[in-house]
Amino acid sequence: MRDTAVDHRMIMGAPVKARILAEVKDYVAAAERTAPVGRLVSISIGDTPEVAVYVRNQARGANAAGIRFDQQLWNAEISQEDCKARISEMNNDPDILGIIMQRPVPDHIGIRSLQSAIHPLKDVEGMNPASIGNIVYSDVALAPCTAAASVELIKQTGLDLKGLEVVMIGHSEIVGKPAAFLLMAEGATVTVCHHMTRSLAMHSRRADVVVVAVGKPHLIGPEMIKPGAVVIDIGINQITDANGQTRIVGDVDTDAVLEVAGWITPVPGGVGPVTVAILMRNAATAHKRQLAAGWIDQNPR
Ligand SMILES: NC(=O)C1=CN([C@@H]2O[C@H](COP(=O)(O)OP(=O)(O)OC[C@H]3O[C@@H](n4cnc5c(N)ncnc54)[C@H](OP(=O)(O)O)[C@@H]3O)[C@@H](O)[C@H]2O)C=CC1
Ligand SMILES: Nc1nc(=O)c2c([nH]1)NC[C@@H]1CN(c3ccc(C(=O)N[C@@H](CCC(=O)O)C(=O)O)cc3)C=[N+]21
Repeated sequence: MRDTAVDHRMIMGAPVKARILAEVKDYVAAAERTAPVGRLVSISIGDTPEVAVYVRNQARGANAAGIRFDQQLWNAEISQEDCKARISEMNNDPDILGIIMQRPVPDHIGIRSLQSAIHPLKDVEGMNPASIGNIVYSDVALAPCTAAASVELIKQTGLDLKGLEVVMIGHSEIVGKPAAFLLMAEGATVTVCHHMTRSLAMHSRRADVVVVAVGKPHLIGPEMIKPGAVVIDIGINQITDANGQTRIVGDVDTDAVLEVAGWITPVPGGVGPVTVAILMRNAATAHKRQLAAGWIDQNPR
């Protein structure tokens, strides 16, 4: 069995998460002296077990950062109009710092229009089209959390992203596409692959850094990785192993790729925890922007 605690090829999420949360905690403590920091509201529509796991982790992250966290579970039958009306009220509520719309939502709900209904200054997940648009202009302070977490973990290796060949596998709106833009903003040369890419291995083998967000266990094997490369595994897949036990694995065959790669992120314990920490950093950024916009009364004591 591999010992992740002492393997320097493993980029562990926990210390990165701890560093970011400590920075946010300091910011919140200092900010509270002059301007109130509102609460984060997490909205889950319908009860989905996978959602409950990361909402719990977000709640813990908020607690560690000193930010209040309000978990709301809306009925699965709620109408689109009611959702929009509630979000609109939240946009106007000065005690609400940021709004998190958890995915997935029931089929009758249009997630994009709800995402657009969240005011850009309260969009702590960076998912509003306006926030995504800012990334195109290299204004990356409020970026989607998972995409930002993968960049943070690459930086953790000490490598300079300028001029590196990065292959992004997966191009979803929530992860792959924004990650590609963040990587470009860092000066990397980015190739984006998806299900129609002819030879994934041909691309991935050239890369100094491979970032994977697909949702297929063991998609990436050792033959697809250049020796010494960085491998960032965003995938979260629940599998039943040979002993009949369910567990979480990423998109990378971690044990095999570890023998080739220079660095690799584990699943669990890699990108997931850092995603939560970035959400809190985004909350601090939102607070700064709301202050700058004159939304929050300054009350120096
Ligand atoms: N750790 C974290 O914080 C987070 C983890 N995740 C995890 O990351 C994974 C991806 O999530 P998400 O981006 O939302 O998923 P989506 O299903 O939205 O996107 C998957 C992407 O993978 C591409 N793809 C599918 N098959 C292949 C293939 N064989 N080769 C190359 N590309 C392929 C798809 O391309 P196409 O559209 O062309 O079919 C699509 O762009 C999931 O496992 C999810 O659970 C997601 C969010 C946060
Ligand atoms: N609007 C929205 N925002 C999200 O942030 C969002 C989403 N929708 N939909 C799905 C993905 C998935 N996601 C995770 C975040 C943290 C962990 C996490 O902390 N994982 C830990 C352990 C999890 C556990 O306790 O088992 C780890 O990987 O080590 C996992 C998954 C956020 N997502």
